Amino acid sequence: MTPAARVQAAIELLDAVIAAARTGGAPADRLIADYFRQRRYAGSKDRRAVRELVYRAIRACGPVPRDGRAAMCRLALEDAALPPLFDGSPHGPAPIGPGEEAADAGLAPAWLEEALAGSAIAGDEARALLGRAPLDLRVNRLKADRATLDLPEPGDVLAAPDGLRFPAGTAVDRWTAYREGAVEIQDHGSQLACIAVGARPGETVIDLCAGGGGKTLALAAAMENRGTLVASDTDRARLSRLGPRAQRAGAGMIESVLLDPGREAEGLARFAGQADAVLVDAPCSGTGTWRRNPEARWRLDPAALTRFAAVQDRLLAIAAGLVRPGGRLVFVTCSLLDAEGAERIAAFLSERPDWRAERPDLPLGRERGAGLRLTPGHDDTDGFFIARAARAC
Ligand SMILES: C[S@@+](CC[C@H](N)C(=O)[O-])C[C@H]1O[C@@H](n2cnc3c(N)ncnc32)[C@H](O)[C@@H]1O
Repeated sequence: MTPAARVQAAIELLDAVIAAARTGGAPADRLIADYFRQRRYAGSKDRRAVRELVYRAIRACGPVPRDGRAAMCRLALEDAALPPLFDGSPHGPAPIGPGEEAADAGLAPAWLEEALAGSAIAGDEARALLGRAPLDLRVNRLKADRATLDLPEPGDVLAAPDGLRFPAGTAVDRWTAYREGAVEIQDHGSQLACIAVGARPGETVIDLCAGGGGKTLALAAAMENRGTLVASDTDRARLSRLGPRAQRAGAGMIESVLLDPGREAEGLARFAGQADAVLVDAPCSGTGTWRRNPEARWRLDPAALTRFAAVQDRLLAIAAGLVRPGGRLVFVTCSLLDAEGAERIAAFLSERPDWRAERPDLPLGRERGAGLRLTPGHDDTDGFFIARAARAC
């Protein structure tokens, strides 16, 4: 592909990304993979270059752009190498017209930028949300030890006891240690959220919103494969990914429970009042994960945020019913909005005098309300809110 053809391909892909953001369609990564599956003539360098252009353009635009061309024109205002590639060549984009409007720059749609500022995410903290995430690994204690594990590259040692950091794009999935389950890909913040659960061998622990089990596997390692560890979720497809991952990781203790939406407590009735710990890694807006999914900021609206908060309240109430007297609950969202963090745990505690907040003992993060917040700007992790509450004995 010529450089101009790469720009045109990126514009077409941006059109698809924008349409999907408006309609709740597939994420950008999937759209890019599908696009190239149908265009086998594109080599690996073309794919990398187009992908890079798409993501740079997404990051450059704040509000949802009118179309892919407007998004690329925005990037062209920031990168002098781009305007000459709008050259009208057979596979390239038409020249940029005089007065042609570029999409608006910015952090996010205005309402969302305001909501973040209201949650003390502005300036450098806000800009860091759109940086590039490194690649973090968690060494799986069930199979290896960080101090002695021999990897093709050394990696930087992280504050989480099993964490290692590598440059973005490191092909760890080709490493023997990865294939054999000695390491898992897991953001440092996510590893710290699991540590906040304080899961110990022999306990009964429920990962209420387990998804594909990223955090469940970390809990199994902390529990040394001993005790009861339940991974539940309402999404069959996500939960079904856990089985093979658990097998690879040697985490034989996990029991998966598919929940009926609206009847979650019934699905877990045998654990009512029994669990030592329940992790609520709740569905949320994902404002803390924009480094990986920058187009996620175009998928949100205020109504969606209100719905997330209501689901989080519901899940917290369900979790509370599972915890034994003296047990604990850990509430986690990958959001930096107080509406999905400090305000949720405050509402939970205000209605339950028999529960009290406990500050998670973590090496990173800053206090936010009754919990703790990790941010890309301060902690170089994905953004997380993490709160821990204990039930009276
Ligand atoms: C943030 S994701 C969890 C990610 C997962 N814990 C991990 O570490 O990979 C939130 C999950 O909550 C699940 N979920 C949504 N509504 C739920 C409900 N009512 N009960 C249980 N899980 C629910 C979603 O299907 C999704 O997998």
